Amino acid sequence: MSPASITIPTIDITPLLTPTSTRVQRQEVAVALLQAFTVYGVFYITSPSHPVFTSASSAKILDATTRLFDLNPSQKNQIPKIQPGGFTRGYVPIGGESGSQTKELKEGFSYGYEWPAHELEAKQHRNEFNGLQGPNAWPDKETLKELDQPPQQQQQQQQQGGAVAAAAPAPVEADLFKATLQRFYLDVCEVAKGLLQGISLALALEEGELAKYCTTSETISFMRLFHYLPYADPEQKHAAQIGSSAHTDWGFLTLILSPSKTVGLQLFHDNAWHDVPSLENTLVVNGGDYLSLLTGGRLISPLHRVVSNGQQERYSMCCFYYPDYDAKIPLLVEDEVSGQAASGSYSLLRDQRAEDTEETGHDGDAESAKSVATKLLNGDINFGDYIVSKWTQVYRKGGY
Ligand SMILES: O=C(O)CCC(=O)C(=O)O
Ligand SMILES: [Fe+2]
Repeated sequence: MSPASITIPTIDITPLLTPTSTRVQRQEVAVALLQAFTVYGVFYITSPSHPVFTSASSAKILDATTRLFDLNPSQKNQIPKIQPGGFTRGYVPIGGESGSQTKELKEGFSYGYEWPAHELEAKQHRNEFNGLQGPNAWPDKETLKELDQPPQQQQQQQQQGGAVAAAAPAPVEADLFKATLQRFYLDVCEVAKGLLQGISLALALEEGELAKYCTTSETISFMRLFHYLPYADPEQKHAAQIGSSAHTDWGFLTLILSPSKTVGLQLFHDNAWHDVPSLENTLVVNGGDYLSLLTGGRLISPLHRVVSNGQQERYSMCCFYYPDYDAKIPLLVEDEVSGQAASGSYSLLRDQRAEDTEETGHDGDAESAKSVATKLLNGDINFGDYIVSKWTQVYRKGGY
């Protein structure tokens, strides 16, 4: 039975992405953000004039994503895989990751900022990278060439049993695949940066307050392309198999595109799971645990999961937008710590190696959650080191 429907708001954030907007216009968006963040922690955003909210952009990234996951298993296995202890770029094989003890029926590809070659070399030479910042892990050259082919030419090839089309094949644009992924990533980061301004206003802080902690976000955050598989046994419940286990996201903001239209993302609200369907030309935004913690629980970091309807595949593109690696951010609000922050019910603060998938997934040790929260807020540990340890917790060797 489907969960009862709720109304998750759609917010037009154009004033946050337009340098000529007025403070009043930005303030109006901030009011809407605050409302959505304090009721659900999830909302849709749009901005008709920004490239990321166009059908053309969605079609491009969906095409690149499906072609990547359509590669044969040996090609995918040649892509370097995500590693425990950082580094978080590369291929995520089926079963290679889980936020609980349940196997997650998804494969993924994680990538982020593509450093210009000379900068990459210099930074490697000076040992300036960390567990979140560093080179992307791409498929090998031959596979990239295959992925660079424009969709039309691919179709012709398929129709002709693999032979190159005789009549005027569309030219292959070198690095088209990488460029498509990179353009999408940078566009989404730009949107996230705009949101930071609106959230600062929503918290009655200086407009630039949150951005002060996000000076290198573009090179630390990353995009994860996901391919969710139908359940092997559609009759079984989500406790036995899942797309993504019930969890809260750990960082600042998660921005999700799911152009494949298959429902899968669900929000836990008022003691029930609710579908979060994808809407044309919008992104879904989730607040993250660290942002929620820093606001004393005022902004909700929503509990969510991805399930399968049993039959259809699903594709999504999720950007995990983070503050600086060495960020040590004090509590941003003066009011009482309440809600989630008081109960410590964040995936960020719990050990996910052993966590089971019981509905809320929040039965962990409240005392240790509190002590991690205190360390983060006191600056005893920085954001980056802690997040690297979290990625290690959800890494599953069984997927290899
Ligand atoms: O694929 C999605 O829609 C959401 C995935 C998700 O929640 C996550 O990876 O943290
Ligand atoms: Fe998530």
